[in-house]
Amino acid sequence: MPKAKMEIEECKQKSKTAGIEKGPFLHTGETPYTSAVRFEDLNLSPELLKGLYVEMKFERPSKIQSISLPMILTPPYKNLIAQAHNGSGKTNCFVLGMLSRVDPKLGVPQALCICPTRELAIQSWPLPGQRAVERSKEAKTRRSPALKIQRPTTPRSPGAVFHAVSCVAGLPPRRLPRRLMPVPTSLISWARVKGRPPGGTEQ
Ligand SMILES: Nc1ncnc2c1ncn2[C@@H]1O[C@H](COP(=O)(O)OP(=O)(O)OP(=O)(O)O)[C@@H](O)[C@H]1O
Repeated sequence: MPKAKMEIEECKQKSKTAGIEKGPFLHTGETPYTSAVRFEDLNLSPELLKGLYVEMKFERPSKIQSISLPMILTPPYKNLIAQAHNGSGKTNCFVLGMLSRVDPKLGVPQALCICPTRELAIQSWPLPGQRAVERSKEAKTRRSPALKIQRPTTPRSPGAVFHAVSCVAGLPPRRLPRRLMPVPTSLISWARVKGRPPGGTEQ
């Protein structure tokens, strides 16, 4: 039996013994950057799978992705703090979580990505940006609303965050979903549906 399969079997066995069918034991692999799990095992939409394999050219999830994505993508949804090595794919975890919960049919902001530094906001931007372009292309052919990811911006106060989001949504702040609470931060970027893809031109 190939090593990866043996590892999965071993983990499943451990999970059963621990009374956990899915979860912490699903991640195996030799380094923090690899795992024996496939993206197909993580309950992702076909659209996101295509983005991962075709656009991003990822072959399989990293360990932190294989551990956190089942928790992020499976209801009941809970808050999650995840910690892993530098460059082990944490950004992809929350971006996939965000995009998998966005409904392109709703013309309102549905996800906020709050970064503690300007550098991190800029670094986090290309990943959802590529997905947005991808979804915009598909939306055009299907005549459905496109996903728009707003470029990182810099509101100076919690009130300014609320104001900025309400401008994008075209809604007064009191009508914004409760989940969009203002948070003191120096940088924020958000995803919204409807409109043009990043760069301002239709693809
Ligand atoms: N499953 C994967 N397979 C291959 N490459 C991946 C995978 N996930 C992420 N990457 C790539 O690995 C690099 C580091 O990923 P990412 O920035 O998400 O890591 P991070 O843990 O958030 O980093 P940091 O600790 O610096 O914040 C990026 O170039 C990303 O595209």
